[in-house]
Amino acid sequence: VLRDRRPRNCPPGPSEIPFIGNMPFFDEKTAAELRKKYGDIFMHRTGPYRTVYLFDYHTAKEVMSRPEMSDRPSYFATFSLDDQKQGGLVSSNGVHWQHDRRFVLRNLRNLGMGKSYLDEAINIEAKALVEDLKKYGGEAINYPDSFRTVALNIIWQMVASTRYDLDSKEVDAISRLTQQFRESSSALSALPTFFPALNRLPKSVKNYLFQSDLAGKFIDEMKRVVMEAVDKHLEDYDPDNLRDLIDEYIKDMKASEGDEKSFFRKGALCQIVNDLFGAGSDTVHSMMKWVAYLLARYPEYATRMQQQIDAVVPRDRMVSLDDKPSLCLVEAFTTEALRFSSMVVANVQRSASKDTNINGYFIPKGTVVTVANYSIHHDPRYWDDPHKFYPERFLDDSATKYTAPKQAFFAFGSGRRQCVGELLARMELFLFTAAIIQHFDVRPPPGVDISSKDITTVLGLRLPYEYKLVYKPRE
Ligand code: HEM
Repeated sequence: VLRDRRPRNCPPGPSEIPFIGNMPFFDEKTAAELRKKYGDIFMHRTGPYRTVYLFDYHTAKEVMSRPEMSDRPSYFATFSLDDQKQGGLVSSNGVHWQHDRRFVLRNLRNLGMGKSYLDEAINIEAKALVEDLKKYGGEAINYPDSFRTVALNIIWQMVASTRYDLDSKEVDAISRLTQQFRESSSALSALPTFFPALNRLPKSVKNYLFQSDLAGKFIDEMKRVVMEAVDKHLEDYDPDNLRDLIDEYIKDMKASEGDEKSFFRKGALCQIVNDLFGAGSDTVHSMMKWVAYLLARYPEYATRMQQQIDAVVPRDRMVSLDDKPSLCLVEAFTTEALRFSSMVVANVQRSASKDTNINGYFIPKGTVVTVANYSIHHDPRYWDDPHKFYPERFLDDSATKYTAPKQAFFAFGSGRRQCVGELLARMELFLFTAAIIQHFDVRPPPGVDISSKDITTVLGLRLPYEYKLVYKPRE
């Protein structure tokens, strides 16, 4: 009990019960209340993990750039597909993470991330999306599944040369499992991660209390999709015809065969592929829901963007990245959607790899650190009228040029762990948003007020409320 005591001079926070902590369940509402009481930095504890929350932009920016704050917490590797639990990007640390991150960044760039030739692949998906939305003939629908498939198709073509049809049964099955997993997840289902002793409970009790069977099913399905793609690539591998990121990895794996110290291993490859599949599709899919919701909620912006598009792009041609300079409002709209939604409510957690300090407070090695993205994105110290949806904040004075956020913008994180897919995500958001605006008027069904409930929070993601919307083809 003495050794478990909270070390001196840590950030303030509620008092702790030894071994248990003070917050078995933690959500954004609790974070806001604790902030009111303790200020811009506080600490809470769940089981063995103490977490420091940061609400001040300047502190957060500086902390996220530090080498000793570049690790992820150890519990992230629990579900890693790597048998050695060391490879991949999202959950790995140290030299393994550096190696795999470098590999992924180099290959995403070589495969077109940030380059105009990816325009064409994204526009094939954008056209498919337009055709899919036309099918509904102006009927009110939930956010369509095609939002997921088009996002998945971009990253999955780069990684595994696979493109799914918009009515693919396989994507539908993954979608349904993800949905079930999300809906059944609660603060309770995360408890065994923080209190591993709970894993010793009988299976039926775990399934009842923590929905462990649904999480297991979801992980098994993801594993099956990833392993199938990797095994198929290993079978068909042709060194004279490298198709995608998996082939590039196999090339390096073969070149280092016999070298026991090599980081190129099948287990690490599986985890990289799993990370890109998850982080690269679910995020863009969820942001497209926000885009549709915001277009319906603020039709005046949709109309102004349509005017911008119509002035430079004939209706029979899709918008391309070359049109970006003339479509500053579309770019400003997507950046404001990222800020306003703050879909990733709190930044993906980091962990201190050694004893350190923040603003004079002692931070012991292993402390989890997270940044309150939503709060910083809505803090009047950094943003005028922060709760207003106002894309113009990202335009210059003449309203003719996009200006990137200068501070307090963490939609893609910051520092050494910053999102590797930001450029790709921005390309997709711009082109998919433009395609919808160019071809449809998105509106709430007659008589429905979509401003009364605007969000649902699921597994740390802020998503727009599931309103049915009308995608009315433009004359
Ligand atoms: C709108 C879309 C997206 C959003 C809002 C988003 C957001 C984020 C955030 C907040 C982080 C944590 C950064 C940090 O710790 O500072 C992250 C990490 C990551 N993202 Fe994204 N992301 C998006 C799209 C993508 C795409 C398209 C890819 C695929 C290439 C991707 C791959 C990753 C990976 C692999 C990481 C882990 C990086 C690491 O730990 O080194 N993301 N993302």
